[in-house]
Amino acid sequence: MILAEKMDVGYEKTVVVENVDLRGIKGQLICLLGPNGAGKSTILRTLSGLLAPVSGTVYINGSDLKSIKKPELAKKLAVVLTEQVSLGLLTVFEIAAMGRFPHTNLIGKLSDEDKGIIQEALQAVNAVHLRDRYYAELSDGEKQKVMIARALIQQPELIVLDEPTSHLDVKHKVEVISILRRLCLEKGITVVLSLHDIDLAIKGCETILLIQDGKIAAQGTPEEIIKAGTIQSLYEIEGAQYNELLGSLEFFSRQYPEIFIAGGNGTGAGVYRALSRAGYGMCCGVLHSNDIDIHIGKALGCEIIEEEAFNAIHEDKYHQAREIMKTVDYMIDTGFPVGSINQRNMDLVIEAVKMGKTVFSLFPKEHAFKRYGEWTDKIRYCSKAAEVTKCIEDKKTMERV
Ligand SMILES: Nc1ncnc2c1ncn2[C@@H]1O[C@H](COP(=O)(O)OP(=O)(O)OP(=O)(O)O)[C@@H](O)[C@H]1O
Repeated sequence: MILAEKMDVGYEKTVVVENVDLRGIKGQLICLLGPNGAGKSTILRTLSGLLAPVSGTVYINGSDLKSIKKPELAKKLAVVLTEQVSLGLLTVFEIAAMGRFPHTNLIGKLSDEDKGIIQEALQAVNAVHLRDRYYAELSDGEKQKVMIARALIQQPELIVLDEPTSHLDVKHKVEVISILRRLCLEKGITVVLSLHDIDLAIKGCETILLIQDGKIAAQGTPEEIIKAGTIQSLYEIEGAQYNELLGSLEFFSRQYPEIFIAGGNGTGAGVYRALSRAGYGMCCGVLHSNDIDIHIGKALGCEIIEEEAFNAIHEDKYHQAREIMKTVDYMIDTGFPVGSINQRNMDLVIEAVKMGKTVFSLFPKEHAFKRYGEWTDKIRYCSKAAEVTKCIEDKKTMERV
C-alpha cells in the first residue's frame, strides 16, 4: 500500500520534510520517529488531508486523497490528533457514536447494528465500563482509548494518530500500543502514528521512518534500521548514551576512574548507575563481552576491561585491571558469582585488600568467610549500592576534617 509518493510537506511554500515516500503493507503499524520539530505532525496532517502537500500525492488504498469525497474519506481514514478536544458535556457513548456518522442515514439515527459496532469498539479498547461517563471527566489515558474507539467505529482502512501515548503512564502506553497492534493484526487496519517512546516504537511497530534534517533518513523494519548509534545521532543526544540492544538510556559518568568495581552477571549494573548518579568515575572489570554489565558500563562511559566471552580471564587482562586498581582508593565487590572463568576477579578483590584499599562488598556478610577466608574482617559490608556511596562520602568528609 503506497501512502505517499515523492511528497513534500510543509506550510505554504516552506517545505518541512521533502521527498516523503511512505509505503506500508495492509495491517501494519507504521511509526514516525524523530526529534521535536522534525516534521512528524506535519506528515501526519498531510496524510490525513488536513494539510495539502506542498507537492506530491497522498494515496489511501490506491486512490488519490484529493479525489475522495469527504463522506467516503471518513469511511477509509480516521484521524486521532494530539490536541485535547473540548467535547463539552458529552458521554463516552455519545462521542464514540460520532464515529458512526459516515455510515448512518441522513438524520444520523443509530441502528441496532451501529450500536453493536460501537459496543464492539469500546470492548476492543477496554472502555465499556466508561460508556456512560462524561468524556470531560476522564483521565488522559481513558480519553485516548475513547478516541481510538471513535476512530475504530468509522471502520476505516487507515488510522492516523499523532503521539497517542504522550501524557500516558507506562501501563496505558503499553495498553494503547497493544490495542493498535491487535487492530492491525485482527482487522487488517493500517496504522500510521508518531511516537516519542523509542522502545515502544522498536518493539511494537513493523515499520519505522526516521525523520531528520527535513528528510526521511531511513525507512524499514526496526531490525533493519535501528543500529548501534542510530538513536544517539537521530536525537543528537549529549551527556548520555542510548543502547539500542537494551533500549536503555544511561547518563555519562565522570570519565576519570576513582573506584574499581569487580562485577559481572548483571550484579554490576545497579552499582554502576548508583555510583554514576553520585558523581563517581569507575573502572569496571574484568567483564566478559557477553555480560549484561558490560553494556550498561559502556553506555555509562565507564572504563572497561573486557575479556572475550566464555574465555577464562587472561593474565594480561588481570594485570591491566591490577594496574588501574593501584590508582584508585576504593574497590567494590558486587557479589558476582564466581566460577572458573572469572576466578581472577576474586583475586583482584583480595589483591585490593592486600594493597590497603577500602574494599566494599555487597555479598551477604553471613556467608562472607566462604568467599574471603582470612580477609573477611578487612572488608566493609553493605546491603545496597546507596550504602556504599554514603560510606565513601562519609570517609571523604572525615579525611577533609
Ligand atoms: N501551522 C504551522 N505553520 C508554520 N510552521 C509550522 C506550523 N506547524 C508546525 N510548523 C513548523 O513545522 C516544523 C515541524 O513541526 P511538526 O509539528 O511537524 O514537528 P514534530 O516532529 O511533530 O514535532 P514534535 O515532536 O515537537 O511534536 C517545525 O519547525 C514547526 O515550527
